[in-house]
Amino acid sequence: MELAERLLKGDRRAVARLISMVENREPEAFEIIKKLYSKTGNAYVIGITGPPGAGKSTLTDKLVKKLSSKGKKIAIIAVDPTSPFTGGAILGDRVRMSDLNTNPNVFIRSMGARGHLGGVSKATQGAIKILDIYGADYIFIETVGVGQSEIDIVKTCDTTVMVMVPGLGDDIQAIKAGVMEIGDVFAVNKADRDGAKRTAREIDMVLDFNKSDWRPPVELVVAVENKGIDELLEHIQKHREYLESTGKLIERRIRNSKFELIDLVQQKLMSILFDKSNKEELINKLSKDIVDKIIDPYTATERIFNEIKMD
Ligand SMILES: Nc1nc2c(ncn2[C@@H]2O[C@H](COP(=O)(O)OP(=O)(O)OP(=O)(O)O)[C@@H](O)[C@H]2O)c(=O)[nH]1
Repeated sequence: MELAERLLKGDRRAVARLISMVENREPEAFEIIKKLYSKTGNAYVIGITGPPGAGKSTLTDKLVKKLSSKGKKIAIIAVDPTSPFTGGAILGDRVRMSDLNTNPNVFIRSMGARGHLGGVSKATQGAIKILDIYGADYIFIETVGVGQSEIDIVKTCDTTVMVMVPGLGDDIQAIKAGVMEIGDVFAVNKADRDGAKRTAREIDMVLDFNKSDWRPPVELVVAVENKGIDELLEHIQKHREYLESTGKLIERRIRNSKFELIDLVQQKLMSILFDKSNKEELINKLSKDIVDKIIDPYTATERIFNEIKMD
């Protein structure tokens, strides 16, 4: 049976295969996505983000267990922008040990930073489409670390959950505004530890500056004890209802599509420059000419663009 057909039938091995093909930028995968694109749009994409060790995996595990017990079909993509590995390598024992792994309603996949130039987020966007066509009701994107690549990945999500931990409080003021702004729902995990309430209060104080009509809720959670999970799911559901009832979900998805489109065009331009017609030689020559003052960088840029236009 063809891959496309297998994907439509919900064959998980076809899903895994297609995601690998997207990571390797194999054209056949994109042909399949193009053909089946009209079947996307049903999955709700939830980003789980926060500093390393905050308990994102544990929390995702609990949230997913709850949702899958309600009969939902779920996919988890764990993205590690710092890892060159993919296909299960980075999650290692953590995922292998999770009993979600044997749950037929849950598909788990890890993705590393294969490729270059922000390859992570683009492969993730492809993977999301495949999982959407596959029929996932929810797709969880779990990212590691706080940085640009994490913010990029959040651009693929409908609702983003920021996971914090007690003790971080002192640093919250120092956390860049941009990072606080990406959270739609905040979880203070490890609330079994001292200082959780204080951390929650400090997050609240920062959020008071938020001018949007959605005020992100801050929930105390103890993921290892399954505490606060129902409440967190409720907040996510409320955020979804808010987005849907105000038309902001469409707005957000348009914004995300715009980021994706610009990324793809950029990628295409880069491939024109470096892959296909080998403009690298020209670039190397012009770089030397710039230093030798034979040409200035602005004219050199125009020269490169003119060459591309002629191709
Ligand atoms: N005390 C306490 N420990 C927790 C809680 N939730 C998770 N942990 C522990 O924190 C550690 C890190 O949890 P993970 O779920 O791996 O954290 P993570 O954010 O996914 O980690 P990275 O993927 O490395 O960023 C583990 O040892 C968990 O058992 C909690 O609610 N309370």
